[in-house]
Amino acid sequence: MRIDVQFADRVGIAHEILAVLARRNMNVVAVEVDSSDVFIDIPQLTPELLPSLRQDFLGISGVLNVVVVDVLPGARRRLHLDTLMTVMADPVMAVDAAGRIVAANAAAAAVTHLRESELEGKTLEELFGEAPLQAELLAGRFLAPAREVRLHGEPFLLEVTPVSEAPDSALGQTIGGVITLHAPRRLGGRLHALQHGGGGFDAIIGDAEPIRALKARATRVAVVDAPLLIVGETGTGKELVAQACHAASQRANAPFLALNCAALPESLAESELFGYMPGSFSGAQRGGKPGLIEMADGGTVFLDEIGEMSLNLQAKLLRFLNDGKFRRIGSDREIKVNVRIISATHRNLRKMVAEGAFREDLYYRLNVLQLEVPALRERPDDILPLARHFIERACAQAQKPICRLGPQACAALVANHWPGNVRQLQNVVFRAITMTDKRLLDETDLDLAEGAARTVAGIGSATAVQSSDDWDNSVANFERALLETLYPQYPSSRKLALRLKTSHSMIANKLRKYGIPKGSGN
Ligand SMILES: Nc1ncnc2c1ncn2[C@@H]1O[C@H](COP(=O)(O)OP(=O)(O)OP(=O)(O)O)[C@@H](O)[C@H]1O
Repeated sequence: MRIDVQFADRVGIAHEILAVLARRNMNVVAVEVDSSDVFIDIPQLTPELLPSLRQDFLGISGVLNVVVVDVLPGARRRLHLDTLMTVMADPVMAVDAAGRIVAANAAAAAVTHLRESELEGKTLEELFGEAPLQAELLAGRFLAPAREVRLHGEPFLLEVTPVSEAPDSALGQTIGGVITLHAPRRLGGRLHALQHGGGGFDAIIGDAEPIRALKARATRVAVVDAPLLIVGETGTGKELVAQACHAASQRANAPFLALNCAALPESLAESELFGYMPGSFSGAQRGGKPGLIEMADGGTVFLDEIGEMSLNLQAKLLRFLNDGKFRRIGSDREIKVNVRIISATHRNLRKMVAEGAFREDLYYRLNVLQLEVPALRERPDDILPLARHFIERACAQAQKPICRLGPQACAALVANHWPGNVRQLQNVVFRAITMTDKRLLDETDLDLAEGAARTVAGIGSATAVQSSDDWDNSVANFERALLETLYPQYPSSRKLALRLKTSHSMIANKLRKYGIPKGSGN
């Protein structure tokens, strides 16, 4: 039986409590003492013996109560910790100050091919076959950056957390460390889940015909396990389509990892993609690092803005696409993985091939399947549903009641040209929600002028004023250039009037005056 003898703190009281048991020749298998309790595990104690023992304890000055407990608190904590360790999917090991394993979970036993009891007492050097790792961790008192290690040929990211005598104090002595091993595959999967949530075709808002046709084609293309190239203007949702294709493929349970080829200089893009070995370049992590292609094994790597990839990296990617093999930077060893490449670009790759800026052989390798994402202006019916979707999200984020779009605002959104596509629409909405507390948004709340300012600046330089021009000629030149520039994007006098925030009849007169033909608006 296990009991809790509760007392008011007094010097020597715990000793007196235990002396009662000694006098009764009762064997004690565990004792835990804190400032107001002595918890005792007494196997011989039965319910019949308890009342007389309780009397003896209550006879000690300061003892307040004796209650039966199911388990001692320390043992309860150990049970919880053991269960926690067992259910953790990542291998975890606790080591002492000399780097010897003192505890390990079942996942650690599985990846080391040893029993938990066999792991205890082993050094990190014996486990990973790496003398520098052990020395480095001990020298740094278990404060070290994550690094890569291998167990039976499998790569893991090793993270270490120091265990201190006094965890809350900087002065506490380090008495060991906790080592966690992350399998790149699991790490990639979790990162993906964190960054992207679900990401199926339902996440692509839009019901206009061009987007319906895209979804229908994408659903078919998604399940064909071949490279896919997604083309379309910037901000049209190419990455969203790539995620949806991954989610609808047989690779859905493996990682989807993305690299923006335009965001990184060549050397960094290469190390992100292919990984590197220890010491392969200055600034590299000491233990080396697996690249996205390795981490995504079984899944998909999304190469955004592929048109910006350097010719050197294009050659390496082509080699990988040929046989699924690659080498990390600084390594002779070939690694084979099974990864689907989905790439995307807003550039005309055919033209780049003709100009020698993109490898033709790579173009054909990437472009086995192709999807084209329509520009937002090609599906004006989707503008308002998308705007309302972004309004809901922005209001929820800003913890505001949902706003509505007034008729003027709706008209302005539909008439806008959207060179930045859905991303621009999203930005316009977020900016409006942030800047106003109104419940009904009108046109002036939407900052649609940014694009206009750029266009007008362009027109200004294009119609550079001749020194001989008088006022009227200069104004007329400007008006003609402005209308000629905007008319193709707003192909009716009504749309153009909305865009320039003026009257329909004035625009119709000016178009007539400058002889700008109706056809030039299409
Ligand atoms: N149809 C859509 N439904 C909902 N959100 C969308 C849609 N299309 C795009 N978005 C959102 O617009 C933003 C831009 O989309 P995304 O990054 O996929 O575009 P992209 O074509 O890959 O752009 P870039 O070429 O600049 O990389 C994202 O926040 C995305 O969630």
